[in-house]
Amino acid sequence: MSTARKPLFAGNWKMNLNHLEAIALVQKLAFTLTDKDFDRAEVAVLPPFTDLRSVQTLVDGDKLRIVYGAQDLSVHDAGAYTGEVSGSMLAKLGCTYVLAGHSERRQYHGEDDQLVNAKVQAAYRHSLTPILCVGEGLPVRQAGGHVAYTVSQLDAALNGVKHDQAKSIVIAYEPVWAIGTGEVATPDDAQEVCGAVRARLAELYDEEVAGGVRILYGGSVKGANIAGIMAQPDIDGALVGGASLDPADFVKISRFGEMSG
Ligand SMILES: O=C(CO)COP(=O)(O)O
Repeated sequence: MSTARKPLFAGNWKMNLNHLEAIALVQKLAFTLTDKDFDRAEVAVLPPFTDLRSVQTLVDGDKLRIVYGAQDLSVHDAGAYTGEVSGSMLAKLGCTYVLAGHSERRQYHGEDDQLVNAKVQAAYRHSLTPILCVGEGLPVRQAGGHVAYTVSQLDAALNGVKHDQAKSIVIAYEPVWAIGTGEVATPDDAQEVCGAVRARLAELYDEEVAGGVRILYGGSVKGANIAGIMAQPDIDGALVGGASLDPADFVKISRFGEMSG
């Protein structure tokens, strides 16, 4: 972590929690997190689409400092696309962030690099900040191709993304073999790839972009292992799945593993 970049802890709830459960979880987070916590780090939740209006009402009504976003968006802006949700709808609901290219979308919904690139572009069209997810599966890691694979996903997703847009992107390095498995990458493993991602951003853009972009690690992050991850120079936070459904553990993660704020 560098002091120049504000850490971001984002909870990807995946397909969990209805809107009533969403309200309860956000209330618990808001009750525990203090202004000091929010001064030190940005805390975001990424609920299912059906929860977003409830989260918006709560955040606006109680002037909470928690921000929120969605887990996916359509590449289309409006029209006859049954089942899709557009970036403009998400922006209207006050979303700050939207995930693009999560490995579960790539794996179960056939999203390829070209589609992920189109989703990144769609996010920018509606002033949403993309959290671009990249990361290799186990066979690639075992063959030692993890850096090249992840960097190639990055290159593809950033195709046509301009300097001013790239400045605000968030990258999440999530090795697929570490997601939901309890198998967390070692801090050194995570740093190796996150460092390579930052170096690539410098090549694709410049030092301003590379030095300003936040790179998160994701994959079995918990309160008990976040401190070692945050000690790495090129890791600026975490994209958290399972542990983000446990308010006490997500608060601990947002405090870099410390119990109190
Ligand atoms: O996929 C993830 C976050 O997007 C990681 O999930 P887990 O934290 O449950 O491993």
